[in-house]
Amino acid sequence: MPMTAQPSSSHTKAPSLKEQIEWAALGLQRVAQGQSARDVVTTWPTASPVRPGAQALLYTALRHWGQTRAVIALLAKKKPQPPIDMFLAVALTLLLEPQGVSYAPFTVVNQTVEALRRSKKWQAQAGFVNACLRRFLRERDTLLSAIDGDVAARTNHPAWWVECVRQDHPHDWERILEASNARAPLTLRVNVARIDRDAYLALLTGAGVEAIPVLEAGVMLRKAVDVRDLPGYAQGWFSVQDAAAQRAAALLLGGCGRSQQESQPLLILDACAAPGGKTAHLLEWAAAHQLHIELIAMEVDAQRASRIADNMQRLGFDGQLQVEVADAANTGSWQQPVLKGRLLDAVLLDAPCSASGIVRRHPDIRWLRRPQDLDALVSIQALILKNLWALLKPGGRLLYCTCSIFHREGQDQIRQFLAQHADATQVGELLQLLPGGLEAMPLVEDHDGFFYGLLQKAS
Ligand SMILES: C[S@@+](CC[C@H](N)C(=O)[O-])C[C@H]1O[C@@H](n2cnc3c(N)ncnc32)[C@H](O)[C@@H]1O
Repeated sequence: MPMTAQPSSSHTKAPSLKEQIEWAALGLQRVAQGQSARDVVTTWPTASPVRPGAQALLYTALRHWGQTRAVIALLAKKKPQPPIDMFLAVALTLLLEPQGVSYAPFTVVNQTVEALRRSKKWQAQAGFVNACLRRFLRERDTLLSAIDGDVAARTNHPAWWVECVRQDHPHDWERILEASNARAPLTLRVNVARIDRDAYLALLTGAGVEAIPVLEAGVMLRKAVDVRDLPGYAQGWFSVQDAAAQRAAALLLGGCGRSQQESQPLLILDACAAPGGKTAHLLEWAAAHQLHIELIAMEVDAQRASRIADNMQRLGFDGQLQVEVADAANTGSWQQPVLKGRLLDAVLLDAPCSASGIVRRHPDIRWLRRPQDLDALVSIQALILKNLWALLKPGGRLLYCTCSIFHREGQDQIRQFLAQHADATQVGELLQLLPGGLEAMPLVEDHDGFFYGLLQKAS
């Protein structure tokens, strides 16, 4: 990856807008080079006062990147060199964003120009950027109507992505894209092995945090806060988890207890487990429902697998599961050492996917993915599903899920699997949840896009 300029900061006084613009523009450049926004932000100094504002600005710029790119193409005869194009994109975001912190347009222009003048490398371009932004302010309506026919500009998603959403959701595609550009609520899952959900809600109310109960163990906050400031963070009383993802534990374990013999725990594999959100939920759900389980959490990426252990420690589940770094698709390499001749009672397969259901939380995903990534993901999902199926006991259950709204990764995947496996039956309906709770009967008032398909093996 090419070296990219790092933002500069004095750190001694309140952050100025020009610093935030500079950080966000250089961050956007790194996303353009293929890095995730989260990774970019992780490299910024945690203690810097510039960081929160710059992060919000980077994420907002990603939500406007279709529109700002199209406007830049109209404003500049020749494509501006990076990172000048990114400074323009960030400044235009500030001029376009209706709900953001509002700065007077002249402040945005001046601060962008000032940000460029801070560096010898960019100062020669300050006049050009100034002229572009001032022209945008003069001709805003004309420029915006000139790009209205450009689908990527209008929806702020790449054209191929829009086409996938339109094909799969012909009636809702525009609302889905709009919801994918909105901000997501902060939802927690209370660790009911530690504290009752209603008792936790009362604690939140006492702390002045407005929240509503969702599903069996969730609470949705009315306003985003720093979760480290909430009651019980260090004690592991909750995890951050969207409501859509909070369906997994009950769907998989809800039907598993009936055949359980007292002495024998159910052997359960969480096959793609890091960072362990659903792993912990399986343990919490089992504890709350007196279900005796033996849980194996598997993850192919060793670094991500270490986060499972960290999370389990915070939540108080240390020593209550086995973490394995292994490739769930390559069952031959771990079946004997991990399962020791046993078959599984249940499998949670939270498969690697496009993440098309959670782009409102990760606005960079749509720009980072390529259409060919989808083909590769669909193939690996099918392979993991097929190979894990062979390790399931007769009568055992497998819950397949993805945080995707693309049918190829959801309903098509399950239908194809059922067509190829005579010993598999579908349990209940396939559940396609849409971002913003746009499905006909929403799970809760707001949640991410998600897919669930529950399968049972013939006895
Ligand atoms: C959707 S995330 C899982 C999220 C997790 N279940 C949770 O709720 O916190 C998918 C995970 O699968 C892992 N993964 C991808 N391919 C895998 C494979 N072949 N075997 C095991 N893990 C895999 C990824 O590294 C990623 O951590």
